[in-house]
Amino acid sequence: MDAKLTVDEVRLTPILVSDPPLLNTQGVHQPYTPRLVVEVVTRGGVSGLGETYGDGVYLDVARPLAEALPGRSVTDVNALFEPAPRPDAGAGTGTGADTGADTGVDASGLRGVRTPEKLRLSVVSAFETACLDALGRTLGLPVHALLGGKVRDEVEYSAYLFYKWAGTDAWGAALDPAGIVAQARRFDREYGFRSFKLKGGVFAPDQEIAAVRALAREFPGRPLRLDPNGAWSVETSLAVARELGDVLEYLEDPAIGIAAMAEIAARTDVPLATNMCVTTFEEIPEAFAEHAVRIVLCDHHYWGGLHRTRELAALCRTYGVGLSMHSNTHLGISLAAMTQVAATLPGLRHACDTHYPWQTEDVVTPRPVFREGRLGVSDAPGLGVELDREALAVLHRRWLEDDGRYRDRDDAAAIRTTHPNWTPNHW
Ligand SMILES: O=C([O-])C(=O)C[C@H](O)[C@@H](O)C(=O)[O-]
Ligand SMILES: [Mg+2]
Repeated sequence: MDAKLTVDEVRLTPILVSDPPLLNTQGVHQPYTPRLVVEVVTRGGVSGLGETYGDGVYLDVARPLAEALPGRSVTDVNALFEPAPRPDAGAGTGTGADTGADTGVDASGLRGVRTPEKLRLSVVSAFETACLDALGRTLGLPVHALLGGKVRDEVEYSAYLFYKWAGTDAWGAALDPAGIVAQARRFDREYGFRSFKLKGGVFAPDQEIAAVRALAREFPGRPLRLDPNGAWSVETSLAVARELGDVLEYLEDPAIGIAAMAEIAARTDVPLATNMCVTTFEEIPEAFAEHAVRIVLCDHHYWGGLHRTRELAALCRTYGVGLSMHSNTHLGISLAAMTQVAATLPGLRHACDTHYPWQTEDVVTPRPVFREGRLGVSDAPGLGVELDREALAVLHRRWLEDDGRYRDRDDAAAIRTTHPNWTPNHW
């Protein structure tokens, strides 16, 4: 093994990133959201970057893995799965919109099943990305070359529209069709996104149908998606599909679980997409056999990294299921990782999701720039992003100074600070 490629040190930096008050079926985004930045430093003095969810349960898995890595090679990404500790059966099912179930909040949260294995993979993914970045920088090759090479020079992303409170950000409130259309216009103007996804499950379906109709009038012929994160029954989902069938590119997770999704799929022609009922390899056989979804929205974090994203892509290709990408609050390191792997996937026919425009803070410099809704695929060594250590230190200091309130994402708790009796709606 080339000594230069041996891991010398792993640095974990938990951070809190400011986030606007975006509404979803689980509540509202907290003012700060936790992320974890992973740096793998080789004996050759090269540093590779990775990023993942930063709630406490993820940190608990990351710390022992960081200790186990020195002495291994950054080329051994398959072996990364071995030293990553398996969390207890209870881990990952604590409180919070993303890490677990709050009482009264549907246990499937926003990201589907919460198994200890999925939690572990979400952590491993950041280490894998960091190793690939370090390897690419050492060899002078972009990450996409390490994954077999790019098949496109740009990756298309979709505008991610949210109902939102006014907050202190530059976007203002969006609580009705006019507000959503105004938001979409700005995404169109400033980023050039072609397709629009509305995060639903916030208001009654009629109001969300009206918002999608308003988008269709404003942007005729443009791909539109609606994602209520499983807030609807089968019958409600079918009613929405009937109302919007002529304008939707796809309906995303209208109801919870493979059985409900399969029933909806059997009774409508509107394509169904998911980042909730197919989020692990274990769920694939049943979902694909039942024809529950036509598009899987992959999230390289919870699928276990960039190589596994390509494994998922191969399975989707085999079964004639489309593939695109899910996004959660993330920074430029994850965006670069998404873009690098997306560049290698031949069958990517739907614009990928990204939250990135909602994030005004980042730890990479310069900020990636979308042109006509697309990001150019970097051919620079590794991920092609540079760490802004000053920005990282500021966001880490915020995490250190936090009294624990924001270290675990909990959208239900956040909404209850102003609406104490809030409970999630199901239609
Ligand atoms: O279903 C989805 O696309 C998501 O869950 C993406 C994000 O989690 C989003 O809904 C959020 O953060 O509110
Ligand atoms: Mg979704």
